[in-house]
Amino acid sequence: MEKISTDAFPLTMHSSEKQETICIFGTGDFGRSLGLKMLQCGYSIVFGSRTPRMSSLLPNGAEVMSYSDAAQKSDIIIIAVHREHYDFLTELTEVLNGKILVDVSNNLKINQYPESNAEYLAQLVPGTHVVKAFNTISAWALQSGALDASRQVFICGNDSKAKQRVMDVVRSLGLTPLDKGSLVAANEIENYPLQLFPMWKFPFYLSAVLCVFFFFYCVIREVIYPYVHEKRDRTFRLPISIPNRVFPIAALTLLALVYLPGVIAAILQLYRGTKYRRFPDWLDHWMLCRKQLGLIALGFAFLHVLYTLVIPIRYYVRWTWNNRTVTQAITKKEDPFSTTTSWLSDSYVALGMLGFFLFVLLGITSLPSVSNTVNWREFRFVQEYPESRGATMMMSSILGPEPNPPPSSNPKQSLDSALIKQ
Ligand SMILES: Cc1cc2nc3c(=O)[nH]c(=O)nc-3n(C[C@H](O)[C@H](O)[C@H](O)COP(=O)(O)OP(=O)(O)OC[C@H]3O[C@@H](n4cnc5c(N)ncnc54)[C@H](O)[C@@H]3O)c2cc1C
Ligand SMILES: NC(=O)C1=CN([C@@H]2O[C@H](COP(=O)(O)OP(=O)(O)OC[C@H]3O[C@@H](n4cnc5c(N)ncnc54)[C@H](OP(=O)(O)O)[C@@H]3O)[C@@H](O)[C@H]2O)C=CC1
Ligand code: HEM
Ligand SMILES: [Fe+3]
Repeated sequence: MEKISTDAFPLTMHSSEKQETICIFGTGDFGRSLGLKMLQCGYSIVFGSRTPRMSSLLPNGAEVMSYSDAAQKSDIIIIAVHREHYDFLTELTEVLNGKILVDVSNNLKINQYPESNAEYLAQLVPGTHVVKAFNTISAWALQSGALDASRQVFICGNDSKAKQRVMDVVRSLGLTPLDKGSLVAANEIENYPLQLFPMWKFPFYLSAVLCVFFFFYCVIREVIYPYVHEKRDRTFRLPISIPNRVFPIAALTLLALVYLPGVIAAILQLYRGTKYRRFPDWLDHWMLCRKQLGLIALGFAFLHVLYTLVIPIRYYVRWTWNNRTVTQAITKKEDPFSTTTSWLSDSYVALGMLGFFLFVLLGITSLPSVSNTVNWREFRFVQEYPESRGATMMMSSILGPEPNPPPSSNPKQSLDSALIKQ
C-alpha cells in the first residue's frame, strides 16, 4: 500500500468541506481517466488494484491499495474492470455488503451475454446496490474534455437512493444524468454505444432508395428512350449528366422531408388540441432523424455543385460548343447575342449559388459547437429564414423563368445546352 500526498486541484469544493471519497476498482484507461476527472472536481479517490503500486500514469493525489482495502474507504465503488474479470468480486462479498457498485462496463457485441453486465454484477455480489452509469462516456473524452456531444450519462438501478447518489456524482462532474429506470434498462444502455449510428439508418436507406429511383427514371428517359426511339447511344450520360440530375432532386426531396414532420406534428397538435400527448412512433422517429436527413441533403447539394463545376471541361460539352461554332461558320448563320438569355442564365446560376450558401449556413448553425453560442431566437431565425428563402430560390432556379421557353432563351440550356439538345 502506498500513500501519495494530496496535491490534486479541487475546483468545485471549498477546502473547508470534507471531501467525499470514491473508490475505483481497476487502474486501466477508464479507471484512471474517471479518477482524474473526479479529483479535479474535488473528490478523494482511492484505487483498488491487483498490484497496488503507484504508477506514474495514475493521477496525482489518488491512493492505490488492494481491492479489499480500497473498498473499505468508500460506499461508492466504481467497477472499472471488464465483465470477464468480475469473478474476484465474489471474494469481497463481505466488505462490499450494502455498498453502491457502479457498473461502467461495455461489451464488444450487442446482446453478447444473456443478461446485462450490471444484472450479472448484482447476481454475483448480492447485498450490494448496483447502478449502471458512465458506459457511454469514453476515457478519451474524459481526458480531453471534449464532452460536448456526449454529456449525457444514462443511469439505471433498482435502489433509488443509490441511484440518486450516483446522479449527484455525475452532476458534480459537469455531466447530465438521465434516469432510465430500474436495472432492467441496463441491457438497452449497454447496447447503446454498440449501435452504429442508429439515427442514420433510416435517412441513409431513404436516400439510397430516392437515388436509385430517380436514377432509373432518368436512365429510362435519357438513355433507353433515345436508344429505342432513335437508336442513339446516350450511355455517356450515366457518369455525370444523370447523377447531376439525381443529386439536386434527392437534396430537395430530403430537405422537404426535414421540414414536413414539423408541419405534420403541428397539425396533429392542433387536431388533438394539446401538445402534451406523445406523437405516434413513426412521427417521433422521423422528427428525431431530421438532422441526419438535413445533413445528407446538404451532402447531395455539395455533390451537385461539384458535378456542375466540371460541365465546361467535359469532352461532350466542348465538342458541342465547337461543333456549333463551326456549323455557324459554314452555314454563315449567326446566333445573335441575347441579353435576355444572358440575364436568365446568370440569375439561374446566381440563385443556385445563393441557395447553396444558405444551405451551408443552415448546416453550420446546426453544429452543436455553433448552436450552443446562439440563443433560441437566433437559432430559429437562421433555421427558418434562410430555409424558406433558400428553398424559394432553389425552386425558382429549378423551375426556370418560363415553363416552355424557346431553346436559345432557356438559361439552363445556354449553360449546358449540349446536354439537352444533341
Ligand atoms: C443542412 C441541415 C443540417 C441540419 N442539422 C441539424 C442539427 O444538427 N440538429 C438538429 O436538431 N436538426 C438539424 N437539422 C434539421 C432542422 O434544422 C430542424 O429539424 C428544424 O429546426 C426543424 O424545424 P421545424 O420548424 O420543422 O420543427 P420544430 O421546430 O421541431 O417544430 C414543429 C412542431 O412540432 C412541435 N414539436 C416539436 N418537437 C416536439 C416534441 N418533442 N413534442 C411535442 N411537440 C413537438 C413544435 O411545437 C411545433 O409545433 C438540419 C437541417 C439541415 C437542412
Ligand atoms: N476505455 C473506455 O473508454 C471505456 C471503458 N469502459 C468500461 O470500463 C471498464 C474498464 O475499461 P478499461 O479501463 O478501458 O480497461 P483496461 O483493460 O484498460 O483496464 C481494466 C482494469 O481492470 C483491472 N482488472 C481486474 N481484474 C483483472 C483481470 N483478471 N484481468 C485484467 N484486468 C483486471 C485491471 O486493473 P489492476 O491491474 O489495477 O487490477 C485493469 O487495469 C470496462 O468494463 C469497459 O467496458 C466504459 C466506457 C468507456
Ligand atoms: C453553386 C450552386 C449551384 C450551381 C452553380 C447550380 C447549377 C446548376 C446547373 C448548371 C444545373 C443544370 C444541370 C443539368 O441540367 O444537368 C442545375 C440543375 C439543378 N439544380 Fe443547381 N446549382 C447550384 C446549387 C443548387 C442547389 C443548392 C440546389 C438545391 C438542392 C439545386 C437544385 C437543382 C435542381 C433540382 C436542378 C435540376 C436537375 C435536373 O432535373 O436537371 N442547385 N443546377
Ligand atoms: Fe441540364
